[in-house]
Amino acid sequence: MATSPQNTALTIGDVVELQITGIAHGGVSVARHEGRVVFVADAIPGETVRALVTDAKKKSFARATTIEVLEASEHRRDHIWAEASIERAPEDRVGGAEFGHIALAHQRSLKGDVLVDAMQRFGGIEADALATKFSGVEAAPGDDELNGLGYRSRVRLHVDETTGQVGPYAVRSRRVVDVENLPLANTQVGQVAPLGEIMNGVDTVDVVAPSADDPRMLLRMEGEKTRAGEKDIVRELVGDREFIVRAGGFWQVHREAPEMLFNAVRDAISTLIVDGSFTSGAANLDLYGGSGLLAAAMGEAAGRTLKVTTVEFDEGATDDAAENLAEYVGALAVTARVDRYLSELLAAAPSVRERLKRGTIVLDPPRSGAGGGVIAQLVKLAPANLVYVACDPVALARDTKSLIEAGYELTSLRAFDIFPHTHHFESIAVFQRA
Ligand SMILES: C[S@@+](CC[C@H](N)C(=O)[O-])C[C@H]1O[C@@H](n2cnc3c(N)ncnc32)[C@H](O)[C@@H]1O
Repeated sequence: MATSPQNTALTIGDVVELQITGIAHGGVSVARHEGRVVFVADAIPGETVRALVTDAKKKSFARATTIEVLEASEHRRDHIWAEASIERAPEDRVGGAEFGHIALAHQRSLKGDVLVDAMQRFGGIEADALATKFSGVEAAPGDDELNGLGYRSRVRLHVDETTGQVGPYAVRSRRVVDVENLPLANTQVGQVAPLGEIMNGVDTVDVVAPSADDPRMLLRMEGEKTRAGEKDIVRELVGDREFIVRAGGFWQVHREAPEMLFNAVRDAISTLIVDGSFTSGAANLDLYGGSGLLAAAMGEAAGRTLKVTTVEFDEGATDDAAENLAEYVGALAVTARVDRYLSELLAAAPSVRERLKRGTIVLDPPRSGAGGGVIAQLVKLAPANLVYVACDPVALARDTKSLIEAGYELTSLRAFDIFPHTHHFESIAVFQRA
Protein backbone atom coordinates (compact mmCIF):
# COMPACT_ATOMS: atom_id res chain seq x y z
CA MET A 1 0.00 0.00 0.00
CA ALA A 2 1.32 3.43 -0.89
CA THR A 3 2.17 5.66 2.02
CA SER A 4 1.37 9.34 2.02
CA PRO A 5 4.27 11.80 2.20
CA GLN A 6 3.03 12.73 5.72
CA ASN A 7 3.34 9.13 6.74
CA THR A 8 6.94 8.90 5.65
CA ALA A 9 7.94 12.23 7.16
CA LEU A 10 8.74 10.79 10.57
CA THR A 11 10.27 7.47 11.56
CA ILE A 12 11.04 5.97 14.94
CA GLY A 13 14.55 7.04 15.95
CA ASP A 14 14.46 10.37 14.07
CA VAL A 15 15.58 13.40 16.03
CA VAL A 16 13.57 16.52 15.16
CA GLU A 17 13.37 20.12 16.30
CA LEU A 18 9.88 20.96 17.53
CA GLN A 19 8.06 24.06 18.72
CA ILE A 20 5.78 23.13 21.57
CA THR A 21 2.42 24.86 21.22
CA GLY A 22 0.10 23.34 23.81
CA ILE A 23 -0.66 20.71 26.40
CA ALA A 24 -2.58 17.49 25.78
CA HIS A 25 -4.32 15.01 28.04
CA GLY A 26 -1.95 12.33 29.38
CA GLY A 27 1.03 14.45 30.46
CA VAL A 28 2.41 15.24 27.01
CA SER A 29 2.76 18.49 25.11
CA VAL A 30 1.70 19.16 21.54
CA ALA A 31 3.81 20.17 18.54
CA ARG A 32 3.44 19.88 14.77
CA HIS A 33 5.86 18.42 12.29
CA GLU A 34 4.97 19.10 8.65
CA GLY A 35 1.32 19.30 9.59
CA ARG A 36 1.28 16.13 11.66
CA VAL A 37 0.56 16.34 15.39
CA VAL A 38 3.41 15.15 17.60
CA PHE A 39 2.83 14.43 21.30
CA VAL A 40 6.05 15.28 23.10
CA ALA A 41 7.08 14.03 26.55
CA ASP A 42 9.21 16.09 28.96
CA ALA A 43 8.55 19.42 27.22
CA ILE A 44 6.55 22.53 28.22
CA PRO A 45 4.29 24.64 25.97
CA GLY A 46 6.29 27.60 24.64
CA GLU A 47 9.57 25.68 24.40
CA THR A 48 11.66 24.65 21.42
CA VAL A 49 13.14 21.20 21.88
CA ARG A 50 15.05 18.47 20.10
CA ALA A 51 13.05 15.29 20.45
CA LEU A 52 13.50 11.63 19.62
CA VAL A 53 10.58 10.08 17.71
CA THR A 54 9.38 7.03 19.64
CA ASP A 55 6.18 6.14 17.77
CA ALA A 56 5.19 6.96 14.20
CA LYS A 57 2.77 4.16 13.34
CA LYS A 58 -0.39 6.29 13.22
CA LYS A 59 -1.15 8.59 10.28
CA SER A 60 -2.72 11.27 12.43
CA PHE A 61 -0.04 11.67 15.09
CA ALA A 62 3.43 10.63 16.27
CA ARG A 63 5.07 10.51 19.68
CA ALA A 64 8.45 11.89 20.70
CA THR A 65 10.50 12.46 23.83
CA THR A 66 12.57 15.55 24.58
CA ILE A 67 16.30 14.98 24.57
CA GLU A 68 17.47 18.60 24.57
CA VAL A 69 15.81 21.92 25.36
CA LEU A 70 16.82 24.59 22.84
CA GLU A 71 14.63 27.39 24.20
CA ALA A 72 13.42 26.78 27.74
CA SER A 73 10.12 27.90 29.22
CA GLU A 74 10.31 30.26 32.21
CA HIS A 75 8.41 27.49 34.03
CA ARG A 76 11.14 24.86 33.55
CA ARG A 77 12.82 23.65 36.75
CA ASP A 78 15.43 21.02 37.55
CA HIS A 79 13.52 17.75 37.64
CA ILE A 80 12.43 16.79 41.18
CA TRP A 81 13.64 13.25 40.48
CA ALA A 82 17.14 12.96 38.97
CA GLU A 83 16.27 9.54 37.53
CA ALA A 84 13.41 11.07 35.49
CA SER A 85 15.29 14.03 34.04
CA ILE A 86 16.18 14.63 30.41
CA GLU A 87 19.84 14.16 31.35
CA ARG A 88 19.06 10.44 31.12
CA ALA A 89 18.42 8.40 27.98
CA PRO A 90 14.63 8.36 27.34
CA GLU A 91 14.33 4.60 27.99
CA ASP A 92 16.09 4.92 31.37
CA ARG A 93 13.85 7.67 32.76
CA VAL A 94 11.64 6.59 35.63
CA GLY A 95 7.86 6.99 35.26
CA GLY A 96 5.35 8.56 37.60
CA ALA A 97 6.61 12.16 37.69
CA GLU A 98 6.02 13.36 34.14
CA PHE A 99 5.43 16.99 35.26
CA GLY A 100 8.40 17.04 37.64
CA HIS A 101 10.33 19.45 35.40
CA ILE A 102 7.60 22.12 35.61
CA ALA A 103 7.09 24.76 38.34
CA LEU A 104 4.30 23.50 40.63
CA ALA A 105 1.93 26.44 40.09
CA HIS A 106 2.32 26.08 36.32
CA GLN A 107 1.57 22.34 36.54
CA ARG A 108 -1.80 23.33 38.04
CA SER A 109 -2.38 25.88 35.34
CA LEU A 110 -1.70 23.25 32.63
CA LYS A 111 -4.05 20.78 34.37
CA GLY A 112 -6.73 23.51 34.35
CA ASP A 113 -6.16 24.00 30.60
CA VAL A 114 -6.60 20.25 30.03
CA LEU A 115 -9.90 20.22 31.96
CA VAL A 116 -11.27 23.31 30.20
CA ASP A 117 -10.24 21.97 26.79
CA ALA A 118 -11.82 18.55 27.50
CA MET A 119 -15.05 20.11 28.78
CA GLN A 120 -15.28 22.26 25.64
CA ARG A 121 -14.28 19.65 23.07
CA PHE A 122 -15.85 16.49 24.50
CA GLY A 123 -18.37 17.96 26.95
CA GLY A 124 -19.80 20.55 24.56
CA ILE A 125 -19.69 23.29 27.22
CA GLU A 126 -19.13 26.84 25.96
CA ALA A 127 -16.03 28.68 27.17
CA ASP A 128 -18.13 31.50 28.70
CA ALA A 129 -20.29 29.07 30.66
CA LEU A 130 -17.20 27.27 31.92
CA ALA A 131 -15.52 30.49 32.99
CA THR A 132 -18.38 31.19 35.41
CA LYS A 133 -18.18 27.74 37.00
CA PHE A 134 -14.53 26.82 37.11
CA SER A 135 -11.83 28.91 38.75
CA GLY A 136 -8.73 26.75 38.40
CA VAL A 137 -7.13 23.68 39.93
CA GLU A 138 -6.84 23.99 43.72
CA ALA A 139 -3.63 23.09 45.57
CA ALA A 140 -3.58 20.64 48.47
CA PRO A 141 -2.75 22.28 51.84
CA GLY A 142 1.00 22.28 52.45
CA ASP A 143 2.02 21.40 48.90
CA ASP A 144 3.35 24.82 47.95
CA GLU A 145 5.52 24.87 51.08
CA LEU A 146 6.88 21.38 50.31
CA ASN A 147 7.14 21.96 46.55
CA GLY A 148 4.64 19.11 46.12
CA LEU A 149 7.07 16.50 47.45
CA GLY A 150 6.64 13.77 50.09
CA TYR A 151 2.86 13.42 49.76
CA ARG A 152 2.28 9.78 48.80
CA SER A 153 1.11 7.41 51.54
CA ARG A 154 1.03 4.57 49.03
CA VAL A 155 3.59 3.51 46.42
CA ARG A 156 3.71 0.45 44.19
CA LEU A 157 7.13 -0.96 43.29
CA HIS A 158 7.89 -3.79 40.88
CA VAL A 159 10.41 -6.60 40.78
CA ASP A 160 12.58 -7.37 37.77
CA GLU A 161 11.76 -10.94 36.68
CA THR A 162 15.36 -11.88 35.97
CA THR A 163 17.45 -9.92 38.45
CA GLY A 164 14.89 -9.70 41.32
CA GLN A 165 15.72 -6.01 41.76
CA VAL A 166 13.02 -3.79 43.27
CA GLY A 167 12.10 -0.38 41.88
CA PRO A 168 9.55 1.61 39.92
CA TYR A 169 8.91 1.10 36.20
CA ALA A 170 10.61 3.18 33.54
CA VAL A 171 8.27 5.62 31.82
CA ARG A 172 5.70 3.94 29.48
CA SER A 173 7.37 0.59 30.05
CA ARG A 174 7.39 -2.46 32.31
CA ARG A 175 11.12 -2.33 32.87
CA VAL A 176 12.20 -1.90 36.48
CA VAL A 177 14.69 0.93 36.99
CA ASP A 178 17.10 1.42 39.84
CA VAL A 179 16.37 4.61 41.81
CA GLU A 180 17.99 6.06 44.92
CA ASN A 181 14.85 7.58 46.41
CA LEU A 182 11.13 8.23 45.95
CA PRO A 183 10.69 12.02 46.21
CA LEU A 184 6.89 11.86 46.02
CA ALA A 185 6.63 9.33 48.87
CA ASN A 186 6.16 10.43 52.46
CA THR A 187 8.84 9.78 55.07
CA GLN A 188 7.34 6.51 56.36
CA VAL A 189 6.98 5.08 52.85
CA GLY A 190 10.55 6.18 52.08
CA GLN A 191 11.82 4.39 55.20
CA VAL A 192 10.06 1.10 54.43
CA ALA A 193 10.49 0.96 50.62
CA PRO A 194 13.02 -1.80 49.76
CA LEU A 195 14.67 0.16 46.93
CA GLY A 196 17.51 -1.67 45.22
CA GLU A 197 16.91 -4.87 47.22
CA ILE A 198 16.72 -8.25 45.52
CA MET A 199 13.35 -9.97 46.02
CA ASN A 200 13.26 -13.00 43.76
CA GLY A 201 9.82 -14.58 43.33
CA VAL A 202 7.97 -11.37 44.23
CA ASP A 203 5.85 -9.60 41.63
CA THR A 204 4.80 -6.32 43.26
CA VAL A 205 5.65 -4.53 46.48
CA ASP A 206 3.04 -2.08 47.80
CA VAL A 207 4.32 0.21 50.50
CA VAL A 208 1.45 1.63 52.54
CA ALA A 209 1.70 4.19 55.35
CA PRO A 210 -1.82 4.75 56.77
CA SER A 211 -2.32 8.05 58.61
CA ALA A 212 -3.29 6.32 61.89
CA ASP A 213 -1.45 3.00 61.66
CA ASP A 214 2.02 1.53 61.20
CA PRO A 215 3.55 1.53 57.73
CA ARG A 216 3.71 -1.84 56.03
CA MET A 217 4.93 -3.63 52.95
CA LEU A 218 2.49 -5.82 51.01
CA LEU A 219 4.10 -8.44 48.79
CA ARG A 220 2.35 -10.16 45.91
CA MET A 221 4.25 -13.24 44.84
CA GLU A 222 4.66 -14.17 41.17
CA GLY A 223 1.63 -16.05 39.85
CA GLU A 224 -0.49 -15.13 42.89
CA LYS A 225 -4.04 -14.10 42.00
CA THR A 226 -5.24 -12.53 45.25
CA ARG A 227 -4.46 -8.92 46.04
CA ALA A 228 -1.91 -8.43 48.82
CA GLY A 229 -3.33 -6.83 51.97
CA GLU A 230 -6.97 -7.50 51.15
CA LYS A 231 -7.66 -8.77 54.68
CA ASP A 232 -5.29 -6.36 56.45
CA ILE A 233 -7.46 -3.67 58.06
CA VAL A 234 -5.80 -0.31 58.77
CA ARG A 235 -6.99 2.99 60.20
CA GLU A 236 -7.06 6.30 58.35
CA LEU A 237 -7.92 9.69 59.83
CA VAL A 238 -9.93 12.23 57.83
CA GLY A 239 -10.18 15.36 59.96
CA ASP A 240 -11.19 13.87 63.30
CA ARG A 241 -13.10 10.99 61.75
CA GLU A 242 -11.57 7.52 61.69
CA PHE A 243 -12.11 5.18 58.75
CA ILE A 244 -11.09 1.56 58.49
CA VAL A 245 -9.84 0.45 55.07
CA ARG A 246 -8.03 -2.55 53.61
CA ALA A 247 -4.29 -1.91 53.37
CA GLY A 248 -4.40 -3.36 49.85
CA GLY A 249 -7.70 -1.72 48.87
CA PHE A 250 -8.48 1.67 47.37
CA TRP A 251 -7.59 4.80 49.32
CA GLN A 252 -6.45 8.14 47.90
CA VAL A 253 -2.64 8.36 47.88
CA HIS A 254 -2.09 12.04 48.73
CA ARG A 255 -2.08 12.62 52.50
CA GLU A 256 -4.57 15.51 52.07
CA ALA A 257 -6.74 13.97 49.34
CA PRO A 258 -9.31 12.08 51.44
CA GLU A 259 -10.06 15.21 53.47
CA MET A 260 -10.11 17.51 50.41
CA LEU A 261 -12.56 15.28 48.55
CA PHE A 262 -14.61 14.67 51.71
CA ASN A 263 -14.90 18.44 52.25
CA ALA A 264 -15.66 19.15 48.59
CA VAL A 265 -18.47 16.57 48.47
CA ARG A 266 -19.79 17.74 51.85
CA ASP A 267 -19.82 21.34 50.56
CA ALA A 268 -21.51 20.34 47.28
CA ILE A 269 -24.26 18.58 49.26
CA SER A 270 -24.58 21.58 51.63
CA THR A 271 -25.13 23.84 48.61
CA LEU A 272 -27.85 21.49 47.31
CA ILE A 273 -29.45 21.55 50.78
CA VAL A 274 -29.47 25.38 50.80
CA ASP A 275 -31.01 25.30 47.28
CA GLY A 276 -33.75 23.01 48.58
CA SER A 277 -32.84 20.34 46.05
CA PHE A 278 -31.39 17.67 48.38
CA THR A 279 -33.69 15.22 50.15
CA SER A 280 -32.18 13.43 53.10
CA GLY A 281 -34.78 10.67 53.16
CA ALA A 282 -34.72 10.02 49.39
CA ALA A 283 -32.90 7.04 47.84
CA ASN A 284 -29.42 8.63 47.81
CA LEU A 285 -26.53 6.60 46.40
CA ASP A 286 -22.73 6.56 46.65
CA LEU A 287 -21.67 4.59 43.57
CA TYR A 288 -18.15 3.10 43.36
CA GLY A 289 -18.23 3.85 47.07
CA GLY A 290 -15.06 2.09 48.30
CA SER A 291 -14.96 2.25 52.10
CA GLY A 292 -17.71 4.86 52.30
CA LEU A 293 -15.62 8.07 52.40
CA LEU A 294 -18.00 10.07 50.21
CA ALA A 295 -21.20 8.67 51.74
CA ALA A 296 -19.82 9.88 55.08
CA ALA A 297 -19.24 13.30 53.47
CA MET A 298 -22.92 13.33 52.42
CA GLY A 299 -23.79 12.44 56.01
CA GLU A 300 -21.65 15.25 57.37
CA ALA A 301 -23.75 17.74 55.37
CA ALA A 302 -27.16 16.09 55.69
CA GLY A 303 -27.01 14.82 59.27
CA ARG A 304 -27.91 11.57 61.02
CA THR A 305 -31.22 11.11 59.20
CA LEU A 306 -29.46 10.61 55.85
CA LYS A 307 -30.53 7.62 53.79
CA VAL A 308 -27.74 6.42 51.53
CA THR A 309 -26.64 3.19 49.87
CA THR A 310 -23.00 2.68 48.89
CA VAL A 311 -22.36 0.34 45.97
CA GLU A 312 -18.93 -1.22 45.50
CA PHE A 313 -17.76 -4.53 44.02
CA ASP A 314 -14.89 -5.14 46.45
CA GLU A 315 -16.41 -7.11 49.33
CA GLY A 316 -13.77 -6.06 51.88
CA ALA A 317 -14.33 -2.39 51.10
CA THR A 318 -18.10 -2.82 51.44
CA ASP A 319 -17.64 -4.45 54.86
CA ASP A 320 -15.51 -1.48 55.90
CA ALA A 321 -18.06 0.98 54.49
CA ALA A 322 -20.79 -0.63 56.63
CA GLU A 323 -18.61 -0.08 59.70
CA ASN A 324 -17.55 3.45 58.70
CA LEU A 325 -21.17 4.48 58.18
CA ALA A 326 -22.54 2.82 61.34
CA GLU A 327 -23.67 6.15 62.83
CA TYR A 328 -26.20 6.56 59.99
CA VAL A 329 -29.10 4.20 60.63
CA GLY A 330 -30.30 4.79 57.07
CA ALA A 331 -26.98 3.77 55.52
CA LEU A 332 -26.58 0.49 53.65
CA ALA A 333 -23.43 -0.91 52.04
CA VAL A 334 -23.98 -3.23 49.08
CA THR A 335 -21.41 -5.39 47.29
CA ALA A 336 -22.31 -5.24 43.59
CA ARG A 337 -21.17 -4.10 40.20
CA VAL A 338 -22.65 -0.67 39.61
CA ASP A 339 -24.27 -1.53 36.26
CA ARG A 340 -25.91 -4.66 37.69
CA TYR A 341 -27.16 -2.78 40.74
CA LEU A 342 -28.62 0.00 38.58
CA SER A 343 -30.39 -2.60 36.37
CA GLU A 344 -32.13 -3.90 39.50
CA LEU A 345 -33.16 -0.38 40.47
CA LEU A 346 -34.58 0.22 37.01
CA ALA A 347 -36.81 -2.80 37.53
CA ALA A 348 -37.89 -1.70 41.02
CA ALA A 349 -41.41 -0.75 42.14
CA PRO A 350 -42.71 2.75 41.24
CA SER A 351 -42.41 3.91 44.87
CA VAL A 352 -38.68 3.06 44.88
CA ARG A 353 -38.20 4.78 41.51
CA GLU A 354 -39.94 7.84 42.91
CA ARG A 355 -37.54 7.96 45.89
CA LEU A 356 -34.62 7.63 43.48
CA LYS A 357 -35.92 10.55 41.42
CA ARG A 358 -35.78 12.75 44.50
CA GLY A 359 -32.34 11.39 45.37
CA THR A 360 -28.77 12.56 44.90
CA ILE A 361 -26.17 10.23 43.43
CA VAL A 362 -22.49 10.64 44.23
CA LEU A 363 -20.33 8.66 41.82
CA ASP A 364 -16.57 8.19 41.88
CA PRO A 365 -15.74 5.75 39.09
CA PRO A 366 -12.29 4.43 38.16
CA ARG A 367 -10.21 6.17 35.50
CA SER A 368 -12.33 4.98 32.57
CA GLY A 369 -15.28 6.99 33.93
CA ALA A 370 -18.85 5.78 34.40
CA GLY A 371 -19.16 5.25 30.65
CA GLY A 372 -22.09 5.26 28.24
CA GLY A 373 -23.90 2.24 29.72
CA VAL A 374 -23.96 3.45 33.33
CA ILE A 375 -24.74 7.04 32.29
CA ALA A 376 -27.71 5.79 30.24
CA GLN A 377 -28.97 3.91 33.32
CA LEU A 378 -28.51 7.00 35.51
CA VAL A 379 -30.40 9.12 33.01
CA LYS A 380 -33.30 6.65 33.11
CA LEU A 381 -33.31 6.74 36.92
CA ALA A 382 -33.34 10.56 36.64
CA PRO A 383 -32.08 11.52 40.14
CA ALA A 384 -32.45 15.18 41.16
CA ASN A 385 -28.66 15.65 41.42
CA LEU A 386 -25.41 13.95 40.49
CA VAL A 387 -22.10 14.72 42.17
CA TYR A 388 -19.49 13.25 39.84
CA VAL A 389 -15.95 12.77 41.24
CA ALA A 390 -13.59 12.09 38.35
CA CYS A 391 -9.92 11.25 38.02
CA ASP A 392 -9.94 11.49 34.22
CA PRO A 393 -11.00 14.80 32.69
CA VAL A 394 -11.77 13.38 29.24
CA ALA A 395 -13.94 10.57 30.65
CA LEU A 396 -15.73 13.19 32.77
CA ALA A 397 -16.22 15.43 29.74
CA ARG A 398 -17.70 12.61 27.63
CA ASP A 399 -20.11 11.68 30.41
CA THR A 400 -20.93 15.40 30.86
CA LYS A 401 -22.05 15.60 27.24
CA SER A 402 -24.46 12.67 27.70
CA LEU A 403 -25.86 14.13 30.92
CA ILE A 404 -26.42 17.55 29.38
CA GLU A 405 -28.10 16.03 26.33
CA ALA A 406 -30.40 14.19 28.75
CA GLY A 407 -31.48 17.45 30.39
CA TYR A 408 -29.01 17.91 33.26
CA GLU A 409 -27.28 21.21 33.92
CA LEU A 410 -23.66 21.45 35.06
CA THR A 411 -23.96 23.74 38.07
CA SER A 412 -20.48 23.53 39.58
CA LEU A 413 -17.02 22.34 38.63
CA ARG A 414 -13.96 22.16 40.89
CA ALA A 415 -10.59 20.45 40.47
CA PHE A 416 -7.89 19.44 42.93
CA ASP A 417 -4.18 18.91 42.44
CA ILE A 418 -3.84 15.77 44.53
CA PHE A 419 -1.11 14.25 42.33
CA PRO A 420 1.64 16.93 42.10
CA HIS A 421 4.43 16.32 39.58
CA THR A 422 2.21 13.97 37.58
CA HIS A 423 -0.41 14.95 34.98
CA HIS A 424 -3.23 13.54 37.14
CA PHE A 425 -5.77 15.55 39.09
CA GLU A 426 -9.28 15.06 40.44
CA SER A 427 -12.42 16.95 39.41
CA ILE A 428 -15.84 17.25 41.03
CA ALA A 429 -18.79 18.21 38.83
CA VAL A 430 -22.32 18.78 40.11
CA PHE A 431 -25.24 18.19 37.75
CA GLN A 432 -28.84 19.09 38.52
CA ARG A 433 -31.91 17.91 36.65
CA ALA A 434 -33.27 20.90 34.78
C1 LIG B 1 -11.91 5.84 42.53
S1 LIG B 1 -12.32 4.60 43.71
C2 LIG B 1 -13.40 5.50 44.77
C3 LIG B 1 -13.61 4.93 46.13
C4 LIG B 1 -14.25 5.87 47.16
N1 LIG B 1 -15.28 6.71 46.60
C5 LIG B 1 -13.19 6.71 47.86
O1 LIG B 1 -13.17 7.92 47.63
O2 LIG B 1 -12.42 6.18 48.66
C6 LIG B 1 -13.36 3.60 42.74
C7 LIG B 1 -13.95 2.40 43.47
O3 LIG B 1 -14.86 1.75 42.59
C8 LIG B 1 -14.71 0.35 42.68
N2 LIG B 1 -15.21 -0.13 41.39
C9 LIG B 1 -14.58 -0.06 40.19
N3 LIG B 1 -15.39 -0.51 39.20
C10 LIG B 1 -16.56 -0.85 39.79
C11 LIG B 1 -17.79 -1.37 39.31
N4 LIG B 1 -17.98 -1.59 38.00
N5 LIG B 1 -18.78 -1.62 40.18
C12 LIG B 1 -18.59 -1.38 41.52
N6 LIG B 1 -17.45 -0.90 42.05
C13 LIG B 1 -16.45 -0.63 41.19
C14 LIG B 1 -13.26 0.12 43.02
O4 LIG B 1 -13.09 -1.10 43.72
C15 LIG B 1 -12.93 1.35 43.90
O5 LIG B 1 -13.14 1.06 45.26
